[in-house]
Amino acid sequence: MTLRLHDMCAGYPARRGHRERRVLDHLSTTAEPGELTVLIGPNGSGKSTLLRTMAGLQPPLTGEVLIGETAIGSVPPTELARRLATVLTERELPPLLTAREVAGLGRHPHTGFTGRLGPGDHAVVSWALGAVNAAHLAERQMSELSDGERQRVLIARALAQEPSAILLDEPTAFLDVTSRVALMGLLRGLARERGLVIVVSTHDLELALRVADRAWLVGPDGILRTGTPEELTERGLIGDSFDGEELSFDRSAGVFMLHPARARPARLPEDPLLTRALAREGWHPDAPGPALLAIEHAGDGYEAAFDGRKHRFASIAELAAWARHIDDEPALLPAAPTAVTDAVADVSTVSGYFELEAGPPTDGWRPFSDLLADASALKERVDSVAVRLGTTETRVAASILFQGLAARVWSPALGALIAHDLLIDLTPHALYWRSAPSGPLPLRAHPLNGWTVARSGAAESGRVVEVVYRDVVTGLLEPLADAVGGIVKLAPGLLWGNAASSLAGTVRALARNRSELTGRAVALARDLLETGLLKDTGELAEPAPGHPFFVRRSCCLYYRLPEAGKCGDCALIPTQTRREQWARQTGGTS
Ligand SMILES: Nc1ncnc2c1ncn2[C@@H]1O[C@H](COP(=O)(O)OP(=O)(O)OP(=O)(O)O)[C@@H](O)[C@H]1O
Repeated sequence: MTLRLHDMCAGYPARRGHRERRVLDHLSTTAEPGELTVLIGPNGSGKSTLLRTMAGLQPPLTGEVLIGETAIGSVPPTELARRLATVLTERELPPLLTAREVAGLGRHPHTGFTGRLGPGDHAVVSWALGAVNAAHLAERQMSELSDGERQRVLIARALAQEPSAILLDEPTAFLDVTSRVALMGLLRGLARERGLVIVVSTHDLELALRVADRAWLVGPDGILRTGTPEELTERGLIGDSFDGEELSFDRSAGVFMLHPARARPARLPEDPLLTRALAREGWHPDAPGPALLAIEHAGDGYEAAFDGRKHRFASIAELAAWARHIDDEPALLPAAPTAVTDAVADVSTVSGYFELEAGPPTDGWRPFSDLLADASALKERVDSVAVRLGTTETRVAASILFQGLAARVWSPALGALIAHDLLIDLTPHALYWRSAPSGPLPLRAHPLNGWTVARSGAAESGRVVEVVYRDVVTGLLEPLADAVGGIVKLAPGLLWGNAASSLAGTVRALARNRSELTGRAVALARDLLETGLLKDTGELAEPAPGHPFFVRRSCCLYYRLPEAGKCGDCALIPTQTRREQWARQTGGTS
């Protein structure tokens, strides 16, 4: 048996001095048996008016409420009470009645003229009290019961009527969270197990949307919209009805959040608790603009990427406390994954040295950290360079290997930065290499993350230089220099001269292949050559615009290779010869 509204208007007829008040008009919908239907809507939208009309306590202004196929208005009161029970917002009950006596009131439609309960009625009352887990309260007076217990007894009274439909107006209003959840669960169970029509109004929106089979939503426009909670949520109707100045309904989390328009944008994993905690601190995934903060699950905790740094937190509480105080205008933003892949793919086309693959380390790929920690792996690389270059001198091969590896990490790092304002995250554990018979060492990054430089033209800023230096020199080349030092003794000046030479080589490759980037490349390289271990390694000269050259202070030992001559950056090339070389290469005069 259904409870159906047929083009119905709920409201108040004209009275003396008052015009007719049509609260909800043109209502046509059905509450089905076996389903819990929740009635939700802002204050004053007409929920109580609708429930009273559906209960036959006030007539519809127009249209009909049908129980089964019969209009409610044409069902005699006693008969109606056998079909439909109500639990309205009555807090005044005879205080001296016991719970059993109150539940017994529900039998009145079934008792005869005397109103006396027979054994069958007592059995139904006991069953009803049991169904709402209130059997143990049967002999207690109503005045002694908690709000939650009293609501259960009132529902027992409704059940004792043995109706097909129960209408409840805000039964959870005075209950604590646990009792509210328990009561809604109870109502859903009763609807399903006993095939009842149950319509319940509530202000507990989040809970209602979680437990209801169907929701009836009265909007501020006075229109009733119905559907599953998910349908209403997806169509944005919940937000339309309830969003306010401060709070708005978050569709994915199913909860109210501080307004995203006022929040700062963050990239978050699927994690409703985390999302909610960060919303409280003013971070929201739907806030407008590029994400300033990115968070990922990491083991049992969380990793937060903010302004070029990664931070680890063991709990949401620690993360939220930190997120409350961080800067509003970071120089570096966690890049969108596609931005990183696109930048790396583009830069990989400059030359083999700029290539960086994305993807997990499948067979044959080894972490870069192996070169730092596993002396035999590094020695093997040195030996293979020695064989390839035809030298028996380990220190020469080690020097050239170091320079080659430095060029391999500088090139994609600086290329992406200069061409796309994007700093790739390069760490020894997320960078992989694979041996190859010839050509630049194949490199792969996984996961491939990075940072976008927030303010345009800031690529050369101190902050950017600091982060590239930290990642490439401190993170990769310094430990590599230490590891090389464990195999063969080489002067630090030589190794850092090599690092600087390969940095300059990257700039020259960019100048050749992407001439429009030369200015930025030179400026960035000059800043880097003023930093830490790269200081005093040499000078980046630009004898003709767009033609950078490096003059290093130390020797890389290249000249010791059979028939090699001096390297182009060599400090030992006499000034005049160098000028002539440069002139030939720039097409100018010395
Ligand atoms: N007896 C009445 N006569 C005229 N108008 C009334 C009467 N009772 C309520 N109203 C009006 O009808 C509208 C709907 O009220 P109703 O109590 O049905 O809303 P509600 O959604 O249940 O509100 P709340 O969430 O605050 O309980 C309100 O504008 C209210 O002022």
